[in-house]
Amino acid sequence: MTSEATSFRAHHTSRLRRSVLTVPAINERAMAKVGSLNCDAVIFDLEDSVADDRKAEARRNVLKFLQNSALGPCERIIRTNATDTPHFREDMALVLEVLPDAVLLPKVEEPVTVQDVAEVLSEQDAAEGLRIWAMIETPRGVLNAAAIASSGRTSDSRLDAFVVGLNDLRKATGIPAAPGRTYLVPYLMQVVLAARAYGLDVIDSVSNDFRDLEAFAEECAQGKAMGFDGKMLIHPAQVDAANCHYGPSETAIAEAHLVAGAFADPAHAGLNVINIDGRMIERLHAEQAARLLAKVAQIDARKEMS
Ligand SMILES: CC(C)(COP(=O)(O)OP(=O)(O)OC[C@H]1O[C@@H](n2cnc3c(N)ncnc32)[C@H](O)[C@@H]1OP(=O)(O)O)[C@@H](O)C(=O)NCCC(=O)NCCSC(=O)C[C@H](O)C(=O)O
Ligand SMILES: [Mg+2]
Repeated sequence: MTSEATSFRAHHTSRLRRSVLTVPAINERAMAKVGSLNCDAVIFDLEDSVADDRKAEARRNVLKFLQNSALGPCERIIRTNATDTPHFREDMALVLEVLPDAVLLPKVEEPVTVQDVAEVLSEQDAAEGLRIWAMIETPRGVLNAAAIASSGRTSDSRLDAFVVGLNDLRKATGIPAAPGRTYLVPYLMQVVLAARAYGLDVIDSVSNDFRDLEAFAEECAQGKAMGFDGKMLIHPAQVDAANCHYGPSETAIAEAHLVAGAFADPAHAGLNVINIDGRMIERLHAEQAARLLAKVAQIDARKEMS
């Protein structure tokens, strides 16, 4: 394996991104609330939740909010309008002024979109650590997900995460919203695989019905089983459930301790395969266990801070 490939894979899931809450940048009341919520990331949306004639107001709100509010360990992300819209230039000017943790590009369909934005960011020294997230939410975006993900190689590895947008994808494909997301699962899996191939995080789509927490829990469990790192959220009521479902379970934590402990045992030094209670455990499982325990440490540290 090349060192480049190793670093791409190692990069995956180094941040906690269980709960990624979006807030319309014209809703100052909701924006004022985000600091009190236990979400891992907040997206300040300048795109679809903001009417065309209120884009300037939305930008002013984000500027004021991010200049005056600390969000602790929570990642701050600005979702711009699409790069081919008349709003994008001013959206990017805002991004370069406030320097959030990441810029989220909607409706990405081609690698060049990410590369162009990466180039703009690389011209600004102050934007050195600023990451790019891409929404995959159109048929072409899904079909090109692997190519878009691989564009991270040629864009300073700024591309950090995919976020799936099922509202747009359902609109474009005609697939209706339905429990289980049966006909959307192949598309979702394609996006997860593309993200994994290039070491990106991948965030599941929003659930619109924010009052039905039972259905939401089922969708979180499904998303986690599909390999997503977290979920995009639209309402504070969804934060705790997302943190719970996308955080490691007690069973997974106990198993990780068991596996890590077994491989740390000097009796197993030099062995790549061992027997734990009648199961074959390989060293790769120890690597997975270490990653999970690192996440547990992050979650514990987060709890101590709040
Ligand atoms: C969906 C909502 C419009 C509902 O808002 P509201 O009617 O205010 O709900 P509640 O009365 O239940 O709210 C209770 C309190 O919580 C605050 N609130 C609500 N939503 C948020 C939020 N997202 N972040 C922070 N705080 C929030 C309310 O202000 C109330 O506070 P208080 O009065 O002080 O008690 C609304 O939830 C909403 O606008 N959600 C986000 C919508 C959004 O961002 N949409 C764009 C992104 S979705 C997307 O990207 C789809 C994707 O592109 C795709 O294609 O699928
Ligand atoms: Mg969308």
